[in-house]
Amino acid sequence: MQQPTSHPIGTEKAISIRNLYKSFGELHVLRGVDLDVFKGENVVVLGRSGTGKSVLIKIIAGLLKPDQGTVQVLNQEVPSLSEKQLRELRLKIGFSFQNSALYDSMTVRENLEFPLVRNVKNLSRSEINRAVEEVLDSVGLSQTINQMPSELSGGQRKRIGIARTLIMNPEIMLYDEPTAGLDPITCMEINELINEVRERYHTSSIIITHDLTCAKATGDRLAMLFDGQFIREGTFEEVFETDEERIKSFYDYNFVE
Ligand SMILES: Nc1ncnc2c1ncn2[C@@H]1O[C@H](COP(=O)(O)OP(=O)(O)OP(=O)(O)O)[C@@H](O)[C@H]1O
Repeated sequence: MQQPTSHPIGTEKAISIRNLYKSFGELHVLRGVDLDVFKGENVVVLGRSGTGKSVLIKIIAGLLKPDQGTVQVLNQEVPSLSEKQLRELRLKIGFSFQNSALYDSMTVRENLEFPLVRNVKNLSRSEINRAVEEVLDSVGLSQTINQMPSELSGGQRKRIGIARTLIMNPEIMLYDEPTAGLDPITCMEINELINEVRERYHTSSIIITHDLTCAKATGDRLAMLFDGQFIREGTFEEVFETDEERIKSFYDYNFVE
C-alpha cells in the first residue's frame, strides 16, 4: 500500500484550533477541540457518523460560526473576519466536498475555467487555457477536456472536482470523504492523487474519512474525534495500537483490506 511520501513538513502552522465549542440547541457537537495542521502536512480526521467532522471543517472555512474558541487559518482568526476577508481567505482553500458537484451543462474545460474567470480578473485566453491544461495534467485527465460530466466515471468526476479547486492554487485542501462511494481501485487512485496534490501544490490538508485505507495511505497524522473531542492523535500505528475499546471497535468496523 502507498504510504504518504517523505515530504518536508514545516514547523509553521497552516491551521491552529484551540478550545473550540459548537452546539446546535441542546446538541453539543464540538466540546473543546484542539487541532494543529502544519504547513505541508496531511491530517486525517476520523470519527463515527455525526461526531462533528463536517461541522469542524465548515468552521475552518468560515461557513459556520463557533460558539467559543480560536480558529486560526493562515494566521487569520476566521470567526472575526468580515465577509470580504472570508471570501479572500476561501480563495486560498480548496474544498473537495461530497456534494461539490460539477456543472452538468458545462464541459470539463468550462467547469475548470469557471472559478478562475470569476475570481481572477484580466487573464488572457492563453493564460486560462494553460491553467486548465496544467490542472488536468495534475489529475491525469487531459483527454477529458471537451467531455461533459455525464460522460465521466465517478472517480473521474471526483478528480475533475479536485482539479477545479487546484486551479486557484490553494494553500489548504479540505477533503470531506474523498473516497466515499468509489470502488477499491478508484479509492487507491484518489489516495495517490491526494498525496500527489500535496507534492505538486505544497498544500496543507485535512482529510475527513471513514475509510481507514485512505487514512493510512494519506495521513501523516490521524486525529480521532469522539464525543466532541479528539481522544487520540498520531500516526496510523500510534492511533490504532491500543486496547482502548472505542478505538478498537472503530477499527474493526471500518478497516477493510
Ligand atoms: N446547521 C446545522 N444545524 C443543526 N444541526 C446540525 C447542523 N450541522 C450539523 N448538525 C448536526 O451536528 C452533528 C454533526 O454533524 P456532522 O455533519 O459534522 O457529522 P459528521 O461527523 O461529519 O458525520 P458523517 O460522517 O455522517 O458525515 C449531527 O448530529 C448533525 O445533525
